[in-house]
Amino acid sequence: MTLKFGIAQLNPIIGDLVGNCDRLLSAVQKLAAQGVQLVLTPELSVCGYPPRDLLMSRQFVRDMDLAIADLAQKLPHNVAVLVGTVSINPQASQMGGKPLFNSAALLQDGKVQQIFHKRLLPTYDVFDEDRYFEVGEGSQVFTLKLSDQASLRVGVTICEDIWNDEKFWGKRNYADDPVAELAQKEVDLLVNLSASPYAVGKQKLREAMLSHSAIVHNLPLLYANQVGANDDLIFDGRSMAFNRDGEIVARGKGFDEDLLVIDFEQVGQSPNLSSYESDDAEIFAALVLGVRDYVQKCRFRKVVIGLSGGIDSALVAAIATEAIGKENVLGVLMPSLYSSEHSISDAIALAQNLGITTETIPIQPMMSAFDHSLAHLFAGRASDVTEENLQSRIRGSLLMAISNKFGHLLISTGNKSEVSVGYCTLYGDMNGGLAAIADVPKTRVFSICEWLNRSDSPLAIKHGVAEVIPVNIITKPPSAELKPDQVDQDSLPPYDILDDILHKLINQHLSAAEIIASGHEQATVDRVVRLVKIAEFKRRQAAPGLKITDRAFGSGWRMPIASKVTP
Ligand SMILES: Nc1ncnc2c1ncn2[C@@H]1O[C@H](COP(=O)(O)OP(=O)(O)OC[C@H]2O[C@@H]([n+]3cccc(C(=O)O)c3)[C@H](O)[C@@H]2O)[C@@H](O)[C@H]1O
Ligand SMILES: Nc1ncnc2c1ncn2[C@@H]1O[C@H](COP(=O)(O)OP(=O)(O)OP(=O)(O)O)[C@@H](O)[C@H]1O
Ligand SMILES: NC(=O)CC[C@H](N)C(=O)O
Repeated sequence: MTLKFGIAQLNPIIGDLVGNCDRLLSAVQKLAAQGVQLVLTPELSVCGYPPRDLLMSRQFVRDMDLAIADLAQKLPHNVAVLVGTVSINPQASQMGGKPLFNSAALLQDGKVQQIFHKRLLPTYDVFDEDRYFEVGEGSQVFTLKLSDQASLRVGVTICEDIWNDEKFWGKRNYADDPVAELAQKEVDLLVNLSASPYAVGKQKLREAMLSHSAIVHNLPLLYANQVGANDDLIFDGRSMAFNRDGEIVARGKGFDEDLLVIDFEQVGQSPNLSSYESDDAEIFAALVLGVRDYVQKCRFRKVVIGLSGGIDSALVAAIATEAIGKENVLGVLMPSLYSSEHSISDAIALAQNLGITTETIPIQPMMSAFDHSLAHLFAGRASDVTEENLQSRIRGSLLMAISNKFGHLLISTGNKSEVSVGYCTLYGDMNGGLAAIADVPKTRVFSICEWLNRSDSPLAIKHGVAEVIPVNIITKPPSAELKPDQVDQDSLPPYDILDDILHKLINQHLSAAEIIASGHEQATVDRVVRLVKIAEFKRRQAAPGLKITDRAFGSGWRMPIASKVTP
């Protein structure tokens, strides 16, 4: 008898219990029709991950119970399904204990048969599970009856439960090892319901780590990961199945929903390749999903972007076009006295390549009106960053006016390098509802655009142009064009140096002294560290930014604003 397992890699909408359960039902029906006997879904698949403080509402928790009871009744009776949900901790009281468990419910024969609790609760970076959940205990095993003679013992783990492998961290992250304990209970199969957010390079780590678990415990392993973006977090899917030798026998799509049917007996299966040709290609796919889901889940249809003829807004326009279609992207050109000829022609050429609509609104009349109104107050004072910022704020106001009038979402274009050092204007170019490339360093902005221009990139093929991003946009020196002959490099270190310092400071948590010891000039490092520190107030007011690295500004970055840290 062949035994088939299914993984429903779905894109939930946070809090949409009815809609999510409908999608789970339809996925299970399709998998059951292919002879699958056990279906695995991602962590918290009923409410979507992360539900954050929605979990503080008792009604929400009661509604989840009702939703899974209803789902259990509607599911085909010949299949067992593990869904991710929460359950109440009966021991919790005002004296202590968290009110909920992060759980998996086994649905079979019309009802909830068994509940399993997550034991390792991630509380670092973007994760805050200790805020809501109690550490789980109790049996993590169930028996799946296959026939009158045969059954299978299945060990259930939830996401972080499987991220405690000494080989990968150099030490154990937690004293408990739910996977090792399950292996000792003589299970036949390990399953993991997961909601693991994307970061560049993370999939390689997941594959190596899960493969190692399968080998060490000599057990096949099924891993179901959530897909889809929720606010700043992008979930890449790429669910997997490993045999007991640690070989991948099935792999779900990256950045898209997928239904996987896994048959461990069937030899010679060639799993989907969900790896990308390069980090640039992978990050682009992640950002496309991030923008699409934010737009759609917030019920927008169209977006508006300020098109400067520079590389940041060019990349954001390309991402948005791929995400929601050229007919839904409006580019607005707002030239000033300081705008170069090429900034306008480059912006127009980009829009033509992408096929998006543009509008042009010169801002000189508004700059003059501001100058005139402020002339008396500012008399005797030299023109400075105040006037530079006014240009940015005029553009920001116009873009928000368009957003208000037509209901378009304004996407802001700041990259990680400038957001890090505060090279952006509050209430100006920082305006917007979503910061699409806020976690993308400038050097990566360049490499993604160079990749987009390759003849085999998806955009080059789709738009039928040799270079989607006009080459002048890539080769000209970056400039804010807020005063005559201004270039970014007047104010900032060269981007390759800046980005290396920022990576060491932000992603690797190195001190200024350690960064200097790695070969950077002391004056430059001290300046960058200081700029990052004093720009905290801006980031706190910024739009949510899509996370693509292991440390992004946003929910995983919790720095004080009013503080003193040397240098
Ligand atoms: N701790 C704190 N908490 C709250 N508010 C604080 C604050 N520290 C300063 N502030 C306030 O913030 C103001 C300064 O911030 P802000 O007005 O944004 O302006 P600011 O940071 O002084 O200047 C913006 C810089 O970004 C550059 N820029 C602008 C636009 C685009 C680009 C680009 O290439 O992408 C670059 C521009 O050339 C300039 O160097 C101060 O006047 C003060 O009121
Ligand atoms: N002339 C302009 N027309 C339309 N939008 C503009 C113009 N200048 C700036 N913007 C908007 O403000 C953002 C910040 O622009 P700026 O040119 O100052 O910095 P940048 O970081 O070099 O960005 P870019 O590479 O897109 O030019 C731009 O990405 C764009 O959205
Ligand atoms: N939801 C979770 O438990 C996720 C934690 C895990 N370490 C991950 O990033 O994949």
